[in-house]
Amino acid sequence: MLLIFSLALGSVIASILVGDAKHWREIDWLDVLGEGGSAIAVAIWMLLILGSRPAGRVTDLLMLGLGFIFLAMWQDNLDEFIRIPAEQWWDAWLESVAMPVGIALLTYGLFHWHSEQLSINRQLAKRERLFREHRFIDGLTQLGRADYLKEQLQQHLNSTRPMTLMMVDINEFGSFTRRFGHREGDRLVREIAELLLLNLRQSDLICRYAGDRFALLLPDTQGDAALQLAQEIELSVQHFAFKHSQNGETLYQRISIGLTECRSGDQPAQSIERVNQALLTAQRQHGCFLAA
Ligand SMILES: Nc1nc2c(ncn2[C@@H]2O[C@H](COP(=O)(O)OP(=O)(O)OP(=O)(O)O)[C@@H](O)[C@H]2O)c(=O)[nH]1
Repeated sequence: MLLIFSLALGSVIASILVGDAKHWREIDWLDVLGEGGSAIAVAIWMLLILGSRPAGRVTDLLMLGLGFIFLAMWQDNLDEFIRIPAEQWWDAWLESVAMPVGIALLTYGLFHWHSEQLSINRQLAKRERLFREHRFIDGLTQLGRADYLKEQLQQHLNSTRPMTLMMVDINEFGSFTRRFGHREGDRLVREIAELLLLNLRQSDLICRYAGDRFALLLPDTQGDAALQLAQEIELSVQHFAFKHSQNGETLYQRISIGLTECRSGDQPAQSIERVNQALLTAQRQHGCFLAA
C-alpha cells in the first residue's frame, strides 16, 4: 500500500516537473469526476482488503492488482490537469500497461481467494449447525457442549442408522496444566479440538464433553471402520507438534479413545456410560478400545 501511494506521489512530482499545468477552461471536469472518483474507490477497496484479510500471498496479489489499477487511473486523472510531453514514455506506460497488469494480478488473486474460501467453507460447515444454537457452545473451543451431545444423541438414537460414539481424552492433561499453566492448557485443548475437527467428515459431530474430553458422533460408521478412524486420530495427535507459547518448546501429546456402537432403543445416558467405560479400558491399554 505504502509502495503504491509512494509511486502515486512520485508520479505527481514527476508530472509537475516535466509537464505544464492546463488552464482550468481546458479541464474536462466530467472526466476528472469519473477517473478521479474511480481511483478513490479503488483506494478504498485496498483499505478494506487490508483491514479484513490476514497477511499472506492472496492479500499481496489482491493489493498489488488493485494497486496497479489505482496507478493507471491516477495517472489518467493527472493528465486532466497537467500536459505531459509525448516523449515521457512512463506516462503512457502507467496509463496503458499498469491497467492490464493490475487486472491480471487481481484475477489471479481472486482465483486463489476462491480456493481459500472453499476450504474455509468446508471447515465451517462442520460447525454450522452449532452457530444456530449458541446456548450449546463451549466458549473455549467453540464446539458443542455435553448437553448438545445428549440432544443430538437422542435424535440419532431415534433413527435406525448405525452410529458410533467416540470419547477422546488427552492423557495426563492434569500434569500438563500443573507444569505449563492454565493458559497453555487452554491452548492445548483448543488446538487439539481443531485437529480433531480436521480429521472428521462433514456428517460427523464433535463436542467438548468435559475439560480435556471430547465426544465424537459418527453416523453410518461401525466396527473396524470406526476403530480405524480412531487410530488415525490417535496418530495425528501423536504427531502434532504443539509449541509452548513462551519458549517455542515442542510438546508432544498422547490421547486415549473409547468407542461404542449406539444401539437403537438406547438412552443417551446408556451410550455415554458405555463409551466412558470403553475409555477407561483404552486409558489402561494406552490406545483405542471398542466396547463389545
Ligand atoms: N487449562 C485448562 N485446564 C482444565 C480445563 N478443564 C479442566 N482442566 C484441568 O484438567 C485437569 C484434568 O485432570 P484429569 O481429569 O485428572 O485428567 P488427566 O490428567 O488427563 O487424567 P486422565 O484423564 O485420567 O488421563 C485438571 O487439572 C483440571 O483443572 C480447562 O478448560 N482448561
